[in-house]
Amino acid sequence: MPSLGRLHLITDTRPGCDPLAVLRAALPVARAELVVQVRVADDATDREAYELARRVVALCRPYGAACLVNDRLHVALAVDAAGGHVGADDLPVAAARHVLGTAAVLGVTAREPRGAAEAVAAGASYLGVGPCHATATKAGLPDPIGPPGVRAVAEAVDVPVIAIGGVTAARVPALRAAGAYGAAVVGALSQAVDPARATAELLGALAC
Ligand SMILES: Cc1ncc(COP(=O)(O)OP(=O)(O)O)c(N)n1
Ligand SMILES: Cc1ncsc1CCOP(=O)(O)O
Ligand SMILES: [Mg+2]
Repeated sequence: MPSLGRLHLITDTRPGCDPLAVLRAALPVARAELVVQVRVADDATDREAYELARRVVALCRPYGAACLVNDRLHVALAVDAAGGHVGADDLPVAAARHVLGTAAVLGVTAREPRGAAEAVAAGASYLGVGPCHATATKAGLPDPIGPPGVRAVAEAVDVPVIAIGGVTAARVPALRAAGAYGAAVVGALSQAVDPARATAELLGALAC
C-alpha cells in the first residue's frame, strides 16, 4: 500500500453543504497528505454516489491525494478510487478485501482492541477509530472512547489508526500522543469559515 495521508476529509453531503468547494480549498494545502472519503447519505442513489466520487477522483489526481469510497465498494471500483471504507453494517472485512483486491486501501471502523485485531487479520489497511469525541455529524453513535480508547486500539495493531469523531485541531495533540497516525474529519473542515486555513491547522497539529 502506498503511504497513507494523515488528514482524512469525509464529504459532508447534508443539505446546504458543498463538499467539492471544501475539497477545492483543502487540496492545494494538504496535497498528498489528504485522503478524501466519499460518504453520501444512506438514501442517496448509487448514481449520485458515483457522480460525486468521479468528480472527487478527478480533483484529487493532480495533487496525488487518494480518494476512498465509504460503504459502496462497487462505486469505488467504478471510479478507480484508491479503495474504500467499511464498518459494522457494511460488507465483512474479508469480503471487502476480496471485492477491492490486494492492492487497494481498505479502511475499517474499530472501537476496541479485539475487533481491531480481527479487522487487521481480515485485511484492513488502516482503522478508523472512534467516535473519539461527541459529534453532531452522525446520530446513533456509542459513547466517545477518548484518547484512552484510541491508545488501547493503537497498541493492539500495526496498521495506521485514524481517529474520528469530533476531531478538531486542538484535540489532535492528545490523539497523536495516544498513538493515532492521523485523523478523519467532517465538521472541522465542512463547517469551517475558512476551510483552507482549517486544513493548515489540522495538518500542523498532525505533523507534531
Ligand atoms: C475513517 C473512518 N472511520 C470510521 C468511519 C465510520 O464508518 P461506519 O462505521 O461504516 O459508518 P458510516 O460512515 O458508513 O456511517 C468512517 N466512515 N471513516
Ligand atoms: C462517520 C462517523 N463515524 C464516526 S464519527 C463520524 C462523523 C465524524 O464527523 P465529525 O468530524 O464532524 O465529528
Ligand atoms: Mg459504513
